Amino acid sequence: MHECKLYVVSGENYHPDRGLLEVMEAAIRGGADIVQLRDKASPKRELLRKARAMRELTRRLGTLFIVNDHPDIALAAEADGVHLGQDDLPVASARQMLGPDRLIGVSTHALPQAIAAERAGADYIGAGPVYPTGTKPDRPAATLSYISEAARAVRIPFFAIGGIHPGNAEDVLAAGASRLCAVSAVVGSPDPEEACRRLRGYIDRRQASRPPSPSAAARARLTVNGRAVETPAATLLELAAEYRLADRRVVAERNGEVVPRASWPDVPVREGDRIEFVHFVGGG
Ligand SMILES: Cc1ncc(COP(=O)(O)OP(=O)(O)O)c(N)n1
Ligand SMILES: Cc1nc(C(=O)O)sc1CCOP(=O)(O)O
Ligand SMILES: [Mg+2]
Repeated sequence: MHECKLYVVSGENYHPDRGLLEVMEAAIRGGADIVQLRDKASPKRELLRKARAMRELTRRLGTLFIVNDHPDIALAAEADGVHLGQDDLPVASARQMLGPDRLIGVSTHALPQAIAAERAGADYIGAGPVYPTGTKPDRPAATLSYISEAARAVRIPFFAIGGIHPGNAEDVLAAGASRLCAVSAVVGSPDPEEACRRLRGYIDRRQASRPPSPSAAARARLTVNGRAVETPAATLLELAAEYRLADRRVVAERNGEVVPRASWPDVPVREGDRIEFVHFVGGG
């Protein structure tokens, strides 16, 4: 998740003559590294069919896949997670349904909502709408000021969203965003792959020109439960806290050896480590 920089959300009304998978595949080939199925019109069975097709596509292309609004569809389609708005299910309920490993994203329109989402255990947030947008016409713009506030105060990844296109992406990045999310500018473009390539280019150039922060320099690359991750955690306890497992009934293994819980604060996590968090199943 931390590595994801360009998030593309589907919107089939923007491409009536082309299929969902064709457009999303083009977006991924152009550089989208996380995609979302957002479909307000289809009945649930149809939604599940689309979600399964997008799961297959994203598995093949190695991209994260999120379902908008519906944790049950996310589970049934084996998606990587769900995205929830302020009027959707609360994070805690979705977490109960999805378990600790799936991603939960939350829409936020002002800083207090971002802080609340972070505290509730969201894995990432959407921050916007940065600009007024026809994709969500009733929602007033949160403006670039919110992006600057989020950049200062939010620790989990945040994606700027709302009215973003190649013509204003640099302004959004200059305001402090390092991740962008778009619907119409990509899926409504005659060339979604090129639209993503341009957005991705701005993101990557901005990232290359930023001095590496001390915390970024200190991040270690590990494998956690089989997934390659980057983490600022220095100890096993900090890593467990990052995964919200510090207070859970789990066993931790580091490079194949069980680490007693009492030692977690003292055991360092280092570049290349393989960490497994194993959940207890059942009572006892
Ligand atoms: C990445 C991302 N950010 C925001 C939203 C909007 O979610 P929500 O406010 O629930 O509105 P709907 O998309 O459900 O209409 C999103 N979907 N994705
Ligand atoms: C779905 C959505 N959520 C938003 C939010 O701010 O929560 S803005 C938005 C629409 C984004 O579409 P486009 O890239 O076409 O402007
Ligand atoms: Mg929603």
